[in-house]
Amino acid sequence: MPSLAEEICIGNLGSLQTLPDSFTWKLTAADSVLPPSSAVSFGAVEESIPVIDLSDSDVTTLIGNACKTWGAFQIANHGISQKLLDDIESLSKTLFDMPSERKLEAASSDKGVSGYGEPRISPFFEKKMWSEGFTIADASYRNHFISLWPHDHTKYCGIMEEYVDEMEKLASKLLSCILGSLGVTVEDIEWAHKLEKSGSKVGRGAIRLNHYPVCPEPERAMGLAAHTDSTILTILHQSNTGGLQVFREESGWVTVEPVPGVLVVNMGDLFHILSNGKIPSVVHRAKVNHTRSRISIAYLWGGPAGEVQIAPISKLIGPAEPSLYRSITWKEYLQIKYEVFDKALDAIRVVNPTN
Ligand SMILES: C=C1C[C@]23C[C@@]1(O)CC[C@H]2[C@@]12CCC[C@@](C)(C(=O)O1)[C@H]2[C@@H]3C(=O)O
Ligand SMILES: O=C(O)CCC(=O)C(=O)O
Ligand SMILES: [Fe+2]
Repeated sequence: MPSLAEEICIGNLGSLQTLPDSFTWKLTAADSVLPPSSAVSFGAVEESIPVIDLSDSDVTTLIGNACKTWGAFQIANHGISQKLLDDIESLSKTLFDMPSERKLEAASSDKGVSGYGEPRISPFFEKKMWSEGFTIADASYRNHFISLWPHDHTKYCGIMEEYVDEMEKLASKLLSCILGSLGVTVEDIEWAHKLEKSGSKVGRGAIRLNHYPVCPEPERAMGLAAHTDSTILTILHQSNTGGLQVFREESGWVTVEPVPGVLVVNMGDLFHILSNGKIPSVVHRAKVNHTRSRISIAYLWGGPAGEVQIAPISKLIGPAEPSLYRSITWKEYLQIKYEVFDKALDAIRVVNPTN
C-alpha cells in the first residue's frame, strides 16, 4: 500500500484540508539551508524594498543604492503593458487550474528544463514545498503547450514570446543602469558588448510560472524555500496576493507587498560575481496563504550561452580590491549550483585573492 506522502501530488495541493507531515517545515537548519540566521524565524518585519520609478532623473543612484542595500528593488514605469502582465497571469491561472493528470502530461523530463514540476532546488530540502510550477528554459515548452492547449496553443505561445521579448529588453536596460551605478558600462564587459553589437542575446532567459495554492497551515508550510537566483538578475511579476520575502542580515525577512503594475527585480549570483561582490545576490523565499492562492512569474536572466567566461569586471578590480571569483561559464555555474546549492559562490571563490 502506498504511503500517504506518495499519494500527495503537487497538482492538487489546494484541495488538502490538513498539512501532510512531508510538507510541515520545522524551521531547523536542515529546513532552511541558507542563510543560517534566516532559519530561526517565520515572521517578517515592517520594512520594504524601494519602489523606483524608471523615469526618475535620479534612477541610477536610486537603483545603485537599492542594489547595494538589498540586492533587490521594485520598478514602476517600466514600459511593460498592464495587458501583457494580465495575459501572462491569466495564462498561468488557466494552466494551474487544469486537472492534475493534464498538468503531469506536461511534466519536465529532467529538473530545471522546460515543463511542469517542482522547483529545481527541491532536492536540497528535507520537506516539500507548497507550490507547483512550469519552467520555460528552451523551445521545447511549445510541445507542452500543444498538449496542454490543443486548440489555443498558438495564442498562448504568442503571449509567452511577447513576454520573453519584452523582459529581455527590460533586463538589458536595467543592466546598463546597474552597471552605471558602479561607474562602468556594458562595454566594460567584453563578452556582453560583443554579443550586444552582433545582435545576439547577452543572457539566456528562462521563465518560471509559480503557483502557491491555498494552504491549511501556512505558518508551518513553505511555498518556495530560501534561495538566491543563479542569474544576472530576475524580474518578477506577482499577483495581488503577497508571499515574497527578501532577507537582509540587518532586517531579517522583509515582505514585498504586491503593488499593481510594479515589478520586483532580484539581483542574482552572476551579477554578484560580475560586481566582484559589491552587489549581493538576494536571498528570498515565498510564503503561502490560508485563504488566497498566489501566482508569480519570474523572468530569470541567466548568463550567455556556450563557452563565454564570466568573471569580475576588470575595472572593478584593483590592488585594494582583488578579484574574488574565478571565471566560469553559465553552464558550469548551474552545474556547481545544483551540486552544492548555497555553497556555489564559495566553491568558485579565490582562496587567497591577490593582485
Ligand atoms: C536557468 C535556470 C535558473 C533556475 C534553474 C534554471 O535552470 C531553470 C529554473 C530556474 C529556477 C526558477 C525557480 C527558482 C530557482 C532557484 C529554481 O529552483 O529553478 C531558479 C534556478 C536558479 O536561478 O538557479
Ligand atoms: O513567487 C515568488 O515570489 C518568488 C519566486 C522566485 O523566487 C523564483 O521563481 O525564483
Ligand atoms: Fe527566486
